[in-house]
Parts: sequence; structure tokens; C-alpha cells
Amino acid sequence: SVKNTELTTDYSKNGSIEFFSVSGAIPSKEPVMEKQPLPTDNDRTGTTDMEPNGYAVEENQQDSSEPPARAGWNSKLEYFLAQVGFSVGLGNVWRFPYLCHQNGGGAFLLLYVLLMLVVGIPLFFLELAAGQAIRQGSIGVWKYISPRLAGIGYSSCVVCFFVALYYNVILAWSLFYLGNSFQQPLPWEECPQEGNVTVKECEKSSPTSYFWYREALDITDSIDETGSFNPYIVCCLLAAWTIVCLGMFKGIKSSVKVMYFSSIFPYIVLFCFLIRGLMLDGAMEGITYMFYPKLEIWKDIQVWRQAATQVFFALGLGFGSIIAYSSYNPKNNNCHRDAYTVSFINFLTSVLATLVVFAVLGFRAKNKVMECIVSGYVEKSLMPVFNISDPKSVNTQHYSSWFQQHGSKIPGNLTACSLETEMQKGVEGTGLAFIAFTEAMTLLPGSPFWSALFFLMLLNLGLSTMFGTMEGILAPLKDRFKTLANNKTKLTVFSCIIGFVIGLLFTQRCGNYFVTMFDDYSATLPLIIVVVFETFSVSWLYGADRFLDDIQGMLGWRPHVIYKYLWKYICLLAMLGLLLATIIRMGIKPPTYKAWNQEKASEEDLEYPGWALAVLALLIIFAMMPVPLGFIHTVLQDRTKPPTRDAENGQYSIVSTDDKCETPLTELSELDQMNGTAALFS
Ligand SMILES: O=C(O)[C@@H]1CCCCN1
Ligand code: NA
Repeated sequence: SVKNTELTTDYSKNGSIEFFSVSGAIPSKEPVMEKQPLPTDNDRTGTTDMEPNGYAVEENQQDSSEPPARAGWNSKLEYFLAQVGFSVGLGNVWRFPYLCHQNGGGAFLLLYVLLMLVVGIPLFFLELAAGQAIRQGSIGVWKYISPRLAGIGYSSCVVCFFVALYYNVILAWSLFYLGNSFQQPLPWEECPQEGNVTVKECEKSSPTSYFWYREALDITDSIDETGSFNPYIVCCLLAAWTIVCLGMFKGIKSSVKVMYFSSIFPYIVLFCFLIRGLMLDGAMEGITYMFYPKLEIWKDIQVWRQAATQVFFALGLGFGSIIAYSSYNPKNNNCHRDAYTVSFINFLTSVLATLVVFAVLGFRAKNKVMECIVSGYVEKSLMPVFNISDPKSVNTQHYSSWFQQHGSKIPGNLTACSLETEMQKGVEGTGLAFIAFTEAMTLLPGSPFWSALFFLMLLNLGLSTMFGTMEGILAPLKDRFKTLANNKTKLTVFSCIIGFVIGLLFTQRCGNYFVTMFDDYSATLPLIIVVVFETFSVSWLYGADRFLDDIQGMLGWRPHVIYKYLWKYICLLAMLGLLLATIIRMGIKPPTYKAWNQEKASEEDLEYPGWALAVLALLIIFAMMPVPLGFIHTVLQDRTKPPTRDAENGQYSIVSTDDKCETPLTELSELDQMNGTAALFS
């Protein structure tokens, strides 16, 4: 059927272009692959050029009335980098190291790997396979798996949108810092002077804290003081959305270059920082301190909860982006191997980032401890532990053990000068990147260079993830609503504008508090719920065995039966446990946020006011709403319609056996042609 033919570049066989002759959108178990030269008069796919590497490049954008068929990635590498670029993000740099440090160091790493193997990778594999089999964005995929739970796809989109909103604000901040990095001395190196006196707020805290809270954010004392905007951050946010927009709509050729750059560049920078960091005094102390395993943490439920949440967030489960990206794959792509490689690359990146962060923080802490020891230095006979003229000889551990024994007997106000306490200061979230890390970099020779490099890295880390989240929103919308597919560029620009306008919420002076709120509540609970439904839908409603059959049909071999049990029982139970732990945790600990108090020049924990709690609840409700709404909708529809075969089953097979799929496949094949995604970013 010419109508349903879709072009797929099969990158496993270099140089050959293959057609899947499909009945409906979904090829039968053994896709009929006719190895034939591309017909030039193909009415759906337009002209296709062969690049020297043999991958087909779409060039049929002239005819806007005819949406092109879903083609694929130009190469496996391109797909792979996109997938890695999406999953590796700011979370690896500032969430993981902090979690690791707070929750038992090396023991947390083991726990993380365990949860990744048992829950993360199987679910990652599930999403990859679903996208690749059904070849649609999340809305289409979940509708297909189970029409009654079609709402999952919309929920995914909403969560993805929430994350995109605040993620881009962090990029805006990085842009602001990047812009301020090209001067010596860096503006956050020293406290500013007012007349002849140093600004109090700065003196009480530190130059980097002051710059962050006062000059970058100009933050208010609480979330209540809404309404005043920070013009610099507004401009930066506009710039950030413009970059995202340009990266997404500027044709496949340029966007691929952006993608290559933004997924590889962070690694180069991380390695530079690692080498530089390891040369610093205190690096080893920082790293040892960080990875020292505290096995007793395994008893703590909260640690399990945090590790599991991090696995979800890091891999990007439930965002719909994995599905969107893998839907552009040829059917026979080995998504099982992809699930492992991407997850492990993601994990190794987290470890790499943790090494870098703690090498640098160790250096900063050692510096402070040294200052502390030297400023309290009493007399050689009383403090025999080090030679003050040679800082390298100072062993901070010797000092603390000496201090514990003799410190109290020495007159004067000697302090413990503990490396541990210093290491714990400001290593969480935005504070890590914009306060602690910036401070450490001012201590390096050539600080503007290092700081520009660092913020450029953050920018690229975030950008590739933003592309993924945007694709997780746009691809399903384009697949679902045919009219949108004709106006891809307009849709992209339009959503970026919407993103910017709603994002203005975060550019208020109190915007930082909203970022924390979104990060804490929209990216945790709703995500877990979405993934619970996804897994339930596949393994119980659709049937794990049937899904494995489908995968076998695609890959040509059957994944191990263990996946069936993992999906059906282990993952589901683990996630329900996680859900329970999260809800209980929310119940016991009233939601608070860290606010900057200008008077005290320090952070304090404040409780959210009533309206903020309402916003917070609305966030969660709004994200979850589509699931019950969709359910009610289909139930009502089934009531009013005469019962058909599909309504009875409530589900269809992915792999077409002709009698089973009449109705849905007509629908799907239309969708598949309309989904206007010939070239992902064109
Ligand atoms: O760890 C991160 O920063 C990203 C966020 C979005 C989903 C994938 N992981
Ligand atoms: Na990224």
C-alpha cells in the first residue's frame, strides 16, 4: 500500500535504505523489507538525497501541504547522542553529588546502581521499546497501549512542560553568570564597596553568596513578595528560550551540529576540570570524604526514596522524551542495548561530576580550614601539629584530633576548623553551582577562564536536555493533532513563546523560590505516578507477554523473561513503595523552602504560605488530572457508542494481525502520515 509506506533509514545496514511496507502504521511481525532504490516520485516522502555516508537526508520541506512521513535519525550516533544529551543534565552535576554526599557516599553509589539495574533500566527499556514499536510521541503511545489510560500521555506532557519551564530559568541564570565571567577580577570575587565601607550583607556572608542573592537574583526575603521583576534575568530568560527555539527549528543539519556540540562539550569540560581539580590541594581529602561508604544508611527509607527519585529524574522516565526520540528509530534498532549504554553513561557522568565537584569543594574547604587554623594559631609549643610556614604540611585531620584532645585547654577562641563542616556548606542545588563552585573557581589562577568554561558547560548540559523535553512535548502534540503537524515551525516558536511568558513567573525577584517549588514537587510525585501508570498499563492491561512478543517482532530475538517479572511485580511494587514513602514524607515534613534573609545575611527555612501550598497542590493535581479525565471520557464514549471489538478489548496489539487491528490501525496510519516528523528538527 503506497499510502502507508513510510521511509525509514535503517542505520544498521550502512548504505541501504529500506522501506517498511506496512499495513496500517505498524509493520507485521516480520516487516517486509524491500531492498530497492528509492523511487524518486514517491508521493509521501519527497526527494531524498544520499549523503556520502549512505544515510538518507530528508529534503521534502517545500511542499508544506503534504506532511512528510516519519523518517528517522540520520545515524545511530546522532540518535545516541540525543538520548544521552537529554538524560545527562544539570541533575548529574548538582543533584547527584549532593545526594551522594548527604546519603552515605560510596554506599549511596551502590544503592543507586542497584535501583538503576532493578527499576531504572527495565523501565527505560520499556519506554524505548514502546516508542520504537508504536512510532509516536507519548500521547499516541499510551493511547495505543490502553485507550482507557490514554491520559498518561497528556500527564507526561504536562510534567515535561513544568520541568522545561524551570529548567530554562536555570539556563538563564547560567547565561547571566557566563556573561559576567569575562572580567578580571570576577564580580563575585570581592565584596562591593559603598562609599568607603564594605557592604554589610556581603561581609556577613561571602562575596559569592552576595553576588548570587543580591546582584543576580536580587532576591526577596520570602515567596510572598511577588510582583517585582528582575530585568536582567528576564533578558537572560528571553535569550535562553531564543536559543532553544533556534536549536529546535533551524533545520536538521544545523540542529544536529548543535546537538553534537552540546552533548559532547560538557564531557571535555568535565575532564579539564577533573585534571585541574585533582592537582589542587585538598582534592584528595574532598574525594575521600565524599566516597567514604557509610553502610548504615541502607536502613534508612528516606535514602532509598532519594536514590530512587534520582534514578527517575536522571534517566528522564515519564517525561515522554525517551519515547519521542526513540519513535524516530528504525524498528530493528537494538533498544535493549541502548537502555544499558545510555543508563551507564549517565551513571558514569554522575560519578565523574561528583569527582570534579568534590575535588574542587575539597580544595575550597581546605583553604577555609587553613585560614581558620592559621587565624587561631597559638604558639608552636602549644600546637605542635604543624609548621605554619609550610601550609602543605598541615594535615587537617591531625589538627582536628589534636583539637579534640587539647583544644579546650588552650586559652583563646580556637575553633574545630573542621573540613567536614566546611564541606557541607552550600553544596545543594543551585547553591552548589552558583555559590560554592564559583567561590572555588575564584581561587584558581585564571579564574575568568575557568568560570566561563564552567557556565558554558552548564549551558550545554541544560540545552541538550531542553531539546529533549521540548521534543517530549511537541512530538506527541504533533502526532495527536493533525493540524499542528502542518505548522511545525509555528508550533515550535509558539511553544517557546508560551514557555517564556509563563517562565516570567520565575524571573520575579522571588522567582528562585518558585524554581525550588517546581523542582521539589512537580518533578517528583507526578513523575512517579505517571511511571506507575505506564508500567501498569503495559504489564497488566496490555500484557507483559504480548509486549515482549512485540519486541521480539521488532528485534528478531526475545528479551529475557525476567523483564516480564520485573515489569509486572518488582518495578511496580518498588514504585508503589516509593510513592508511599514520598507521600508519607510530604505528610510528616510540612513543605518548607530555603529563603535568603537580607538582614541576617543567611539562609533560613520558611514555611510556604497558604496560597503557595495551593499552587503546589494545583501543580500536582494539574499534572495528574488527564489520567482520570481520560478514563471517564473513554468510559462515557463506550457507553454512547455501540460496542465494537475495540471497546470490548480496550486495547490493541502493536503487531498487526490483520483481523485484530482494523479500526485502530486506520486511525494510526493516518496519524503516522500526518505526524510531520520527517526530520526531527526541520
Ligand atoms: O538529570 C537531569 O538534569 C535531566 C532532567 C530531565 C530528564 C533527564 N535528566
Ligand atoms: Na543535557
